[in-house]
Amino acid sequence: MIVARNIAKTLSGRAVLRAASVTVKAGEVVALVGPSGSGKTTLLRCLARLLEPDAGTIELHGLDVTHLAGRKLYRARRDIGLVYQQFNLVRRLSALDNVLGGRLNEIPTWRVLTRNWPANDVAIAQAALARVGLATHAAQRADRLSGGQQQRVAIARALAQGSRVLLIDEPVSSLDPETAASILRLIRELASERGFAVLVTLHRPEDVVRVADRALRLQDGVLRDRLPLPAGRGLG
Ligand SMILES: Nc1ncnc2c1ncn2[C@@H]1O[C@H](COP(=O)(O)OP(=O)(O)OP(=O)(O)O)[C@@H](O)[C@H]1O
Repeated sequence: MIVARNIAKTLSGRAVLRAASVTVKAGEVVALVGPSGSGKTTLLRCLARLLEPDAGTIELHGLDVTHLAGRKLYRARRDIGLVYQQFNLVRRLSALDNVLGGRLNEIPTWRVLTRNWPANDVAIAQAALARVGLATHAAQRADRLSGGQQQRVAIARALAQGSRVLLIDEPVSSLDPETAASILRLIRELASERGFAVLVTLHRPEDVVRVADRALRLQDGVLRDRLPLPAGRGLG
């Protein structure tokens, strides 16, 4: 579970976040919506502690991580899987090697440099690929995968990392509607079956309805509840 209170962040003199507060519980999918440039990515980067908030607090599973540094920060970050726009894969590496990237913190440097991966980590990465439906694509280069498959690899990397909080930035904006629906279904299933807390930025209202338990709108640097989602939202 992740709890952020009154996060503030000014970038280039502009107060992008003023007092953004959000709680995402285990098993819950919260959609983050808002106009382009409203600060959605900035908020995700602050929550992942990749960007230092100017004010506010961030709690991860009850631990205040706002001011952690060094080894403690490094450990806390492992619990947060940040899935970026454009998937952030290493294009010339295989799907499996990209997923193993999520295990880098666990693997000695010499093994990484020689790509002599420990069998246990390979098994974890293969299981993650299988879970996202890509068991037969492990050896394929990332840049030869479709957009939807690349998105699945990026999610598998977060699974292999062992993260229990997933921050997912625009997972479907560049995908066709059918592929987008299948990615959203995967995200929903992972939250329900593994108890991940998921905060996901989305643009299309139909995507929000399909995947989210609730939605928050970021505007003028603060988050507001959006209207309740229609009852009986489908996952199809
Ligand atoms: N590193 C940076 N330095 C200065 N300004 C930045 C930086 N990163 C983002 N910004 C600005 O902060 C604002 C919020 O950007 P952000 O990417 O968080 O918005 P967003 O809601 O994710 O937008 P989109 O929906 O278009 O992806 C924008 O005005 C952007 O230009």
